[in-house]
Amino acid sequence: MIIGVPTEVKNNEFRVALTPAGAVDLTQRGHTVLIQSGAGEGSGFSDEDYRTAGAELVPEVADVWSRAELVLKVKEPQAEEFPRMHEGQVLFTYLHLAAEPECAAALKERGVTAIAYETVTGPKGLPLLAPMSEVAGRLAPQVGAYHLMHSQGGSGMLIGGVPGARAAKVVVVGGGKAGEQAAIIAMGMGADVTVIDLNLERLRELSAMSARGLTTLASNTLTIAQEVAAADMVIGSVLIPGASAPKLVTREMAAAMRPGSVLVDIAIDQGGCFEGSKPTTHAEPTFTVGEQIYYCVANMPGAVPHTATAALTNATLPYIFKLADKGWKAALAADPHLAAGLNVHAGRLTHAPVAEALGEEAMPLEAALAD
Ligand SMILES: NC(=O)C1=CN([C@@H]2O[C@H](COP(=O)(O)OP(=O)(O)OC[C@H]3O[C@@H](n4cnc5c(N)ncnc54)[C@H](O)[C@@H]3O)[C@@H](O)[C@H]2O)C=CC1
Ligand SMILES: CC(=O)C(=O)O
Ligand SMILES: [Mg+2]
Repeated sequence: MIIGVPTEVKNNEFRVALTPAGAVDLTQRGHTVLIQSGAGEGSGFSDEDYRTAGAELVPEVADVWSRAELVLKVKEPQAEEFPRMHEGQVLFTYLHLAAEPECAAALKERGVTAIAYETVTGPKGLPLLAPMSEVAGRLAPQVGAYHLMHSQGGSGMLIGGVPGARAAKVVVVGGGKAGEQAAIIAMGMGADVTVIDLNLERLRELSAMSARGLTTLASNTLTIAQEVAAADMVIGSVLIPGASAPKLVTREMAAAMRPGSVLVDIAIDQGGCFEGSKPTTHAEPTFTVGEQIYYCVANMPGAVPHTATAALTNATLPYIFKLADKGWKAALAADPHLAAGLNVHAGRLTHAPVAEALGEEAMPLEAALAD
């Protein structure tokens, strides 16, 4: 199969969808790997690294897209990429279509078969979302602490406090992969941390894992309002896979926080779980609503590509082998977890929660596989 890897074009996105190590394995399996010249540079991989790995370096982005049967990306196609997609092409990438209606429309219109990393399932959790949730979760207290500084317009709280002056209170709403990692780092920085989740079993796991120092609370509107009002930093990391994120932190709740408090909405790629959230970029990551600072970057791991590219491709490569070796239909028919990744085929949405979020009816998987 001809597999193409274009350079990412989203604002400040320096990850790449395949490492030279992955290119070695794919070429050894008999596949042709096209890498756009320079695609790996932001992650520390030179063109020479890919050439040595057996890949073909392609100077023109148009050639990568026109020749590839399977396109590997990191982020959802951007508007400038829409016309490059062609009928019958298979795309494997993060899509987050519930929050990207224009991208969904383009994928349908161009007749692309699109498989989303974030809806591929596993025996435990979401195996292709988890590594980036770990990265974004670990980054969240770091960026939040930065924006709490007075020089950044923040309240001037040092996250860990000092002896005799209190530490910041950090509230994490949604204690899954991202939330767990955010809590661990925030505790490590000396904050007073609370995690709120609907799933009591999950709260038991977090409580056992942290031994002491972490407060866990069951999610309900009153608890969220009380905790947010007392917080210096709120980190939003809830997820209902495929669906738009529920707006758990209202404007009114956030307005009760001290001026200069920070809200980091990791769940922004699913539309955000704070009422005031709107997607931002690394170039301009924050905005204010009233007196509070919102950080809503939809590709947080793009800021740490050395770590994030390795973590992402470690997870995606086994699935790339399946798609490339068997073809998408046979690969999905053989693996229901991979099949859960199918979001678009033949001009239709194929994932029920994504289709519901976009007000459409999903094409059943069986129909897509029989097409
Ligand atoms: N902005 C970015 O750059 C990135 C964003 N993400 C996003 O972060 C979000 C979280 O991802 P994961 O941690 O992997 O998901 P996850 O599925 O591991 O965790 C989500 C948690 O939310 C909880 N939850 C659901 N409804 C809730 C409610 N009403 N109240 C409290 N908790 C509730 C669930 O019980 C679960 O524990 C996703 O939207 C994901 O796409 C992930 C990576 C990068
Ligand atoms: C999960 C995702 O969308 C990202 O890592 O950018
Ligand atoms: Mg996006």
